[in-house]
Amino acid sequence: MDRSHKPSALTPSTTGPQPSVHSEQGRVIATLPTGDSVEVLLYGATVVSWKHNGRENLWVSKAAKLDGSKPVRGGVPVVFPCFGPPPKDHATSALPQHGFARNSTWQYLGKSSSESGKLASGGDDAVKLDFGLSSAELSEDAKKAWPYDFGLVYSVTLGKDGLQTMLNVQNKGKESFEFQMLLHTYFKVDDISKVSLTGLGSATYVDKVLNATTHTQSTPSLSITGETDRVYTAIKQDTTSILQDGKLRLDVIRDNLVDSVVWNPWIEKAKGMGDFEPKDGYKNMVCVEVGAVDGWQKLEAGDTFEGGMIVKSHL
Ligand SMILES: O=P(O)(O)OC[C@H]1O[C@@H](O)[C@H](O)[C@@H](O)[C@@H]1O
Repeated sequence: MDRSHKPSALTPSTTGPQPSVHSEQGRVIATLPTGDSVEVLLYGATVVSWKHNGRENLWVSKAAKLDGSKPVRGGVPVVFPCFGPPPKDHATSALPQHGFARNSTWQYLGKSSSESGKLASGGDDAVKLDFGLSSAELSEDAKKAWPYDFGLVYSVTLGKDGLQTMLNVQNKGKESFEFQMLLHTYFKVDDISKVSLTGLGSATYVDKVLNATTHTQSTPSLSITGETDRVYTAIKQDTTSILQDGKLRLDVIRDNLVDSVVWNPWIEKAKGMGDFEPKDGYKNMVCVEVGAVDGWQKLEAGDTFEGGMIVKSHL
């Protein structure tokens, strides 16, 4: 792939300890002096752990395949260039559900001090890990199914009170292409019966559980009481919050994205998924997935799109 993306080295600090980064067995782990950490698999550039104040914020199935044989059931799988099963009449039609990014092996491009002013803790207190995937690195099957020249850079920034994940999509070819993208985040919760989501009031959604019918959420908060699979589009608020027992746990802030999927498989769907364990794990997770999935993003030759999320922990 194009190696022109060279993150700068970590800015040496004149005060205090620095974040540490090491890679082992197909994963990169960054730890802040506070003990907070993030762990990213090269497989899918899947963030599989984000610990803040000693607490894990991401849910990963005990039966998740981490060996590259199947997309990871948990963490933050990257969905690109199509969301869900691709439509038959679209250039993505030969791709698998949710595209190829989550089951391709990415390259680790390096670490840098955070340039993001969006995490309260930038500079020496934050560390950014960059991962890259380009058309040249795809499997022959994926290349054939989606023959466009593209470059993805996925930046995972760990800060003192948050995690930022941004996907940068570049069209390196001579013709335009269309894509969708989504960060399919499985958040870990203590007890789904005590969880509510705010920030989706008055938003319109397609309910995939109810035959893909369109609705408008009438209440300011959403509780998860059964199988949930909603695609919210053009959300006016930029933040969806996850509350546990009425207390704010996490803010999920969309950056240059206006859609979000809320998903929980509940009892029967969880039973039907071989890689979902324990079977009652649906009680401890909720997917809040930020993305651009309403129609298609068209990217002209040479153009770049960037979108992602900032998650702030309130514990
Ligand atoms: O089993 P997969 O391919 O990881 O998908 C899980 C879920 O992902 C969600 O984003 C979709 O809205 C659901 O319809 C889907 O079931």
